[in-house]
Formats: sequence, C-alpha cells, structure tokens
Amino acid sequence: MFLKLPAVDVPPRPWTGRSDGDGPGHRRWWQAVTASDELQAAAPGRRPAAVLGFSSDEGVRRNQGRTGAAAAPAALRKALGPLAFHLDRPVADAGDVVVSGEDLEAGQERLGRVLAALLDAGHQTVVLGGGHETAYASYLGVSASAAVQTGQRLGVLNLDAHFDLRDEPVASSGTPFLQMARAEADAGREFRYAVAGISEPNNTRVLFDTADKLGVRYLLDEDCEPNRVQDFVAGFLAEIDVLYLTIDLDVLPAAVAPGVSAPAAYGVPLPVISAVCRQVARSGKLLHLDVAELNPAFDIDGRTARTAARLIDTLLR
Ligand SMILES: N=CN[C@@H](CCC(=O)O)C(=O)O
Ligand SMILES: [Mn+2]
Ligand SMILES: [Mn+2]
Repeated sequence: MFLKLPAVDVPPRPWTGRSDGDGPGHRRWWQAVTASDELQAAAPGRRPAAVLGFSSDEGVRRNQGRTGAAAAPAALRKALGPLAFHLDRPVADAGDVVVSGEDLEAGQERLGRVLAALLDAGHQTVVLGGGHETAYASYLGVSASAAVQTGQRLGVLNLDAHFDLRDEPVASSGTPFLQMARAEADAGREFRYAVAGISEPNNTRVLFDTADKLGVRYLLDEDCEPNRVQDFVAGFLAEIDVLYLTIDLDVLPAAVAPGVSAPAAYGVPLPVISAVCRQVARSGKLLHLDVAELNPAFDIDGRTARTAARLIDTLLR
C-alpha cells in the first residue's frame, strides 16, 4: 500500500554519486535512496527515514542575511549521495517544497502538511533546509502530528549560535522559536526549548531577556565542553517524550562551516556536535530533525554540506 502524500512542489529526482559496483557491499546513499512514490506506511520496527527539502531564502532575506539557502537541499543531497550506506533502515526522498517569491508563510504551511503526513505514516523525518525559517515549517508539521496531538511532550533542541527569538512584525529566519513559543501557548502546552552553542556577542540583551522570560535552557558556545553538553542534553531529554532536533550549521566553527549566512568566529567543535547527534540517536526519542542555513554559494570545497551530510548520517544510525 503506497502512501498518498500532500503535493510537494518538486517531485524527487534520481540521486547520483560514485559507483563501486551494484552489490550490497558497495552501496552508497545514492544507490539506497528510493523515490517517495515507493514510500509505504511503516511496518512496526525500525522506522524508515524520509528526506524532504525546503527550498527557501525568504527568511534569510527578511532577516538581512546573505541569501542562497534555497539551493541547499540540492547541495545536501549531493553531499549525502556518495556516502557509504551503513544504515539499517530504508531512506526515501519525498522531494522539495519550494518557497516561491515572498510567500514564506504559504511554503511553511505546505511543508508542515507533508511532514505531518510522513510522521503519521511512521517515518523518521529529515528536512533539508532552507534558512532557519525552516524551523517554523518543521514545527507546523511536528505540532500537527499524532504524537504531539495525543499528548506526548515535545522538546525542541536547537544547535545554534543564535536564539532566533526575534520579536519582529514579519516572520524570518530570526523569529521561528518565538513563533513556536506563541503557538505552543495558544495550544495550551508548555514550550520546551533548549539551545546549545549560543554566542554571547551575537545575541543582544533583548534576546537573552526573551530567552529567560520563556524559560529557555541554553548553553554558551564557550561552555560547550563535552561532558557539560552531554549533561545538558541528557537533562533536556529526560523531561520530554519526543524530540525535534534542529541544527543551524552556523553553530559550527567557520573552518568546517563557511557556507552559512553568518559564519561563527568561535563555534562549537564538530566532535562535540557529533557526540550530541549520537546521544540523540541513542535516546530513541528523535521524532524529527532538520538542518538549516547552508548557503552553497559560500561553501568552500562543499565543507558545510559535507559536514551536514555526515551529521544526518550519524543521526539516522
Ligand atoms: N537565523 C538567524 N540569524 C542570526 C543572524 C545574526 C547575524 O547575521 O549576525 C540572527 O538573526 O540573530
Ligand atoms: Mn544561527
Ligand atoms: Mn538559527
């Protein structure tokens, strides 16, 4: 029984990559990924993964950043394609939702509808952003999913140099978590939001005050020493049932993540971020994940996309 999904804007295309042969021992991601027309409702057991692109620049443009993130889903697939496939679950590509012109809100709603359908059919979902306005699109899907609607406690863990809690008249890549806080309050739920990697000089006093008012748990980039991050994440996971993990690639040092709107002068080292991903994967609580803010136009050697691809691979183990 194939899954009927709400329409995407660009259907999945065949993946490409290096070929060492056809046998299972030679398998790479591009040979393993199937198109979403082969997506089925998940049988009990290891959840199949579904990848969905959110091609959007509009949030970054509204937030006065350097645009280019609309090209990120394609760049992320290109970086994932040649990786050796060691996962013990199938992966399907559901195509892309594309933000056309300035209508960010309509695009976020479309993404949310497809995502909720994938989640409710039992998939481990991965959204390839987009600027960090991707997070609000992800939230629309996650909050509409049966898991959250039936009362499971949702936690949002953001790996980011920024709070993205801006109070602005229009939504942007700087506002998604304040939008979520308001939506959760409207739904009568507690907003559980934690951020690791906050750069003090890159967030104003107003943003810290907003975080404190909302009860946001955060760890500064300079405090992201391995044991401390592990305790921080473990404490957060203990209070929730299902996790939405969002990785803003500007949490990483500019040397490994130059291709973002706002490269980090300090950044949290990749081994620390990777350890968080392993911890989250092991927890069994990961409902949904996304990666955001990749800007291929500034991505020297594809470093940022390669790093993101590796983290996605780690999270699906
Ligand atoms: N997505 C959010 N971006 C940051 C950008 C900061 C900067 O450009 O320095 C923010 O709004 O805080
Ligand atoms: Mn950021
Ligand atoms: Mn962000």
